Amino acid sequence: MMSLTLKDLGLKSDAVVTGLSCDSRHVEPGHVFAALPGTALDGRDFIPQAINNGAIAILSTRDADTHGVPLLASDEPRLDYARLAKRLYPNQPATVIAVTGTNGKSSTVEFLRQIWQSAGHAAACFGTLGVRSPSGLLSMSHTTPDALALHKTLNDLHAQGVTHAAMEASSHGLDQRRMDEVALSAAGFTNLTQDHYDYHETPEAYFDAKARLFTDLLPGRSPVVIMVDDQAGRDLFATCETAGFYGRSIGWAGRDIRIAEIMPRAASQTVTLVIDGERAVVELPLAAEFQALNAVTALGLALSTGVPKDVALKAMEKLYGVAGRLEMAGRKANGAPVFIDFAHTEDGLSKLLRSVRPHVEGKLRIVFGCGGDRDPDKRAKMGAVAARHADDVIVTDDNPRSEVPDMIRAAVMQGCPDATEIGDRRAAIAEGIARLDAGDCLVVAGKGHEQGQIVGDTVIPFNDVTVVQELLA
Ligand SMILES: CC(=O)N[C@H]1[C@@H](OP(=O)(O)OP(=O)(O)OC[C@H]2O[C@@H](n3ccc(=O)[nH]c3=O)[C@H](O)[C@@H]2O)O[C@H](CO)[C@@H](O)[C@@H]1O[C@H](C)C(=O)N[C@@H](C)C(=O)N[C@H](CCC(=O)O)C(=O)O
Ligand SMILES: Nc1ncnc2c1ncn2[C@@H]1O[C@H](COP(=O)(O)OP(=O)(O)OP(=O)(O)O)[C@@H](O)[C@H]1O
Ligand SMILES: N[C@H](CCC[C@H](N)C(=O)O)C(=O)O
Ligand SMILES: [Mg+2]
Repeated sequence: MMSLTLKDLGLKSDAVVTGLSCDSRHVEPGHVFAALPGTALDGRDFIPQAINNGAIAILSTRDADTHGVPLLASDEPRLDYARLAKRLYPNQPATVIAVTGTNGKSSTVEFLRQIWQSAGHAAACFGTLGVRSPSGLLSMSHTTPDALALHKTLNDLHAQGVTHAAMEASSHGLDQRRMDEVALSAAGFTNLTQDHYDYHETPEAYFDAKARLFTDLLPGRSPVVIMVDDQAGRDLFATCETAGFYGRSIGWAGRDIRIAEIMPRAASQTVTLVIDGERAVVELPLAAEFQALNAVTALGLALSTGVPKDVALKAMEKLYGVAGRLEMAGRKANGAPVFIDFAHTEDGLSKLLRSVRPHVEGKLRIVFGCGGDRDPDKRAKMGAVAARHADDVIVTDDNPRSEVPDMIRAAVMQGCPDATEIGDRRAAIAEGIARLDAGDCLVVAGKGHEQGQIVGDTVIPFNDVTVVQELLA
């Protein structure tokens, strides 16, 4: 951490700043406490507690009552919190890119990390699964960490010698200005479908939060890579071209990287691309069209950050997927496979089931649920998509958090009234496996890599892959 005094921050004191926190419970002697108005609570109410814990200055709105402790007055406390985090942890890898979109961010940043690595760069990626760098995997609490954790992470990666980092930009993170002070070299967009309407309230506000990455955070004339197969992507691409970014339009409808054909194989696919007018055929060692889309987004970002085309294409033929994304957990004695996936939106579930369907001779079965304290409007829609694309649906629990699980399941069941309802997730998976005949396939969706079931404030250890393997043993 850089050493700073309050004088460096414009206050009349030589006191040394020992750290920064936006949570009074984490304040230690010598910290600056950022008292931020939040979505549920107001950080300004915790100023006395922060002072008790040793805060020597408060960063907050001009009207905050700081009980005599020096105030760093701000019109935009979240932005100034990010700025102070950056001052304390000023270094970052030379190339940092961000990927946003409803689905596919985690897979895209991981694929890009692998391509960079094949090109000889010291590369890292971070997001929902944690931070993956040459020194291993570290877990993280958010998809886009809060500004302090973010700048600490970037500073650590720089100290490790990482030169290239790819990060996930969530709509919450963008809206809460968590990444406003990151110096970005490029940005990518995967797709936009329904999620998080509980937080953003309207589809337009959700789009605007995602678009901030391009319109507010990315320096002018930077490269952008945008999947233009949906309307949001086309709108964003037009905005970026008008703003003078160096845009690559990609996807089935892409101009710069066009997907000409995808031929699914048993556990891989042959992807024919037209890159700047030239054909290229890639044997992608991953199943599911959505993974091909994510790999193509990673390809666009690799080219935009200087990886030669032949090196990037060769690297695509060795890509391996993120844990919990169409991961084969095992097979029943009769040969029927069980896959784990992280689909937690209507579009994700639809793409998942449609990708798996051609590989199933018998019945396609699914076990899934919806998270509590998350967009309630997606529940029945996910139920309906499951009923439409699967032959057999079991509705179960997925992180009920503060909600009553029966109510969440009831909302899902409105979309799939013929489904079986089994709240206990292990029992639901066991029933799904029991129903598997030879030629069938079971998909357990929604939790992917997650290691726990969040009930109230408690995290009960639970991992779909482990549970499936225990039940199959
Ligand atoms: C809705 C949301 O995003 N909330 C995040 C936000 O909290 P907030 O500002 O709403 O906090 P609040 O509870 O209203 O409290 C206001 C302030 O008082 C402070 N406080 C509170 C209590 C106390 O005793 N003392 C204290 O100082 C809090 O630290 C906060 O600064 O800022 C906090 C600090 O950075 C985050 O931890 C918190 O994430 C919550 C836990 C969360 O669940 N977030 C999820 C929805 C999220 O961010 N998800 C995205 C996307 C997921 C995806 O689709 O991939 C992500 O990037 O992970
Ligand atoms: N390009 C895509 N289009 C639609 N669905 C996708 C796509 N990529 C992945 N999915 C589906 O969404 C699930 C989550 O994928 P991934 O974890 O990469 O998304 P994410 O954007 O990182 O999600 P989160 O918002 O939770 O961080 C996958 O398991 C799959 O079912
Ligand atoms: N990052 C997403 C993942 C949701 C996964 C699902 N298991 C749930 O809890 O809803 C979110 O926090 O909305
Ligand atoms: Mg993610």
